[in-house]
Amino acid sequence: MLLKSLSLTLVTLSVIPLMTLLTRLITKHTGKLFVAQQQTLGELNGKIEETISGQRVVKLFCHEERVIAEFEESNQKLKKTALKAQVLSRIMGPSMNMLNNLGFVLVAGIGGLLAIRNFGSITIGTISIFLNYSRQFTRPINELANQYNMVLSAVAGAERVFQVLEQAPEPADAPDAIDLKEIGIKGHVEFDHVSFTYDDENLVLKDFSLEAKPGQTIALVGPTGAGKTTIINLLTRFYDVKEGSIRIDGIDIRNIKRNSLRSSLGIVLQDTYLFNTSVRENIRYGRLDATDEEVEQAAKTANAHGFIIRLPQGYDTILTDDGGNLSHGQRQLLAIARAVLADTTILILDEATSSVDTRTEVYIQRAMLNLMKGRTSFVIAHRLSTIRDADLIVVINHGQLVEKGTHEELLKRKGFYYNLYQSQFVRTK
Ligand SMILES: Nc1ncnc2c1ncn2[C@@H]1O[C@H](COP(=O)(O)OP(=O)(O)OP(=O)(O)O)[C@@H](O)[C@H]1O
Repeated sequence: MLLKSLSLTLVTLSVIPLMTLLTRLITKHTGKLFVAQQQTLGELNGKIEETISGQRVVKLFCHEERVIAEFEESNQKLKKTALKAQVLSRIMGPSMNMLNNLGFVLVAGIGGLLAIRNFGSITIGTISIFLNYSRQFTRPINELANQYNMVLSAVAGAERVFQVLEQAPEPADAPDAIDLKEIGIKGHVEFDHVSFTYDDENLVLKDFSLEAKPGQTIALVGPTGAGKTTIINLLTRFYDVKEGSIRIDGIDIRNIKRNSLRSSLGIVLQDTYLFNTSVRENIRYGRLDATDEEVEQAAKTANAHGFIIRLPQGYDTILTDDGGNLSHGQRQLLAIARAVLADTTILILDEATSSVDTRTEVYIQRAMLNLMKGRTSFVIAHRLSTIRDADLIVVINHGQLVEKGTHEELLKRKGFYYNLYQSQFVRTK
């Protein structure tokens, strides 16, 4: 090129800085817009998911119109951002073509002038060669610029995926962590001067100590936000203590394999998750290798057998929509049956008798008593009657243990528990 004509070489190359500048200018904006588009799309999807799962609440509070308006708003926001991103990114192709054509015009125009003025030094053939060079040269740049836009759009999507993937997983177990299944446990649980904070600022548990001897039932009582669920979260190691330690049979739970710790804990939560499969398989979830007889035995122990055999297909009845075809009490009985089948040494019963009628509560209480026999149990119950017979009642307020003792001892003391008990706003979870 240079040997043929220095001036035409410079003219051919002159559009490249312009192309680079234009690419940078456009992609600077499209990059941001693609990220914003992904964020808005995420927000919209989150809203849809939330509205569908909470549709009953929406209907009960007659908030349909507000929800539709919010959806419309998010949708418009996405449309606006997406439109901006797409329009700007689509400008790239035509703008590059325009610069290409400008390059041709410059080569042809300046080449023509040079040919007329210095007749003989530049021929029509040379101009035609440079036009060809110009096309060959700018086409790949043009392509690259367009591809760069697509890459930016893909990167914006990938960034969102990596945000999820990069969330720290639970730390791995120490290589010498103990497997409780191998050694077997008695169920002696100790909280030793435990302190904990979720946000490194506010202490949710302060110097909390508690001992549960094997087979004992410990009731956790206290007003809302006192820290009862946090105690369970620490025992299950969804979080680790900040200070102090929790020990099972003398072993710090941080030195126990997480899976073996969790499979030693039977948990009955207020909100039981039921799978879209048969009643039998839902109970079997407590221990996957249990036989049909063992499943039925567990259901009998949990007082669930009676209602199960009255279902259209008995144990083979398929549960719909997270157990939507069962009552709240029936769902809890299935959760208890699961825990019976899991046959763990330590039990955690969280608000297991709330939101059911008194008759069902009696059923559930009997089932719970059957389940708790011989196991170390932590009960966070909604009604004091559930925990009256507990070996130890632990009263927590603002993350601190304020009182402990049996029901009678605590009533005699006429302290915090007594007041809770007297109050009609008693809240034992
Ligand atoms: N994931 C969390 N992140 C930050 N703070 C939390 C979290 N979970 C609970 N908290 C705070 O910790 C405190 C104790 O909450 P916790 O759920 O243990 O109380 P609780 O006694 O179980 O209450 P309730 O009876 O209402 O369930 C509360 O102030 C709560 O706001």
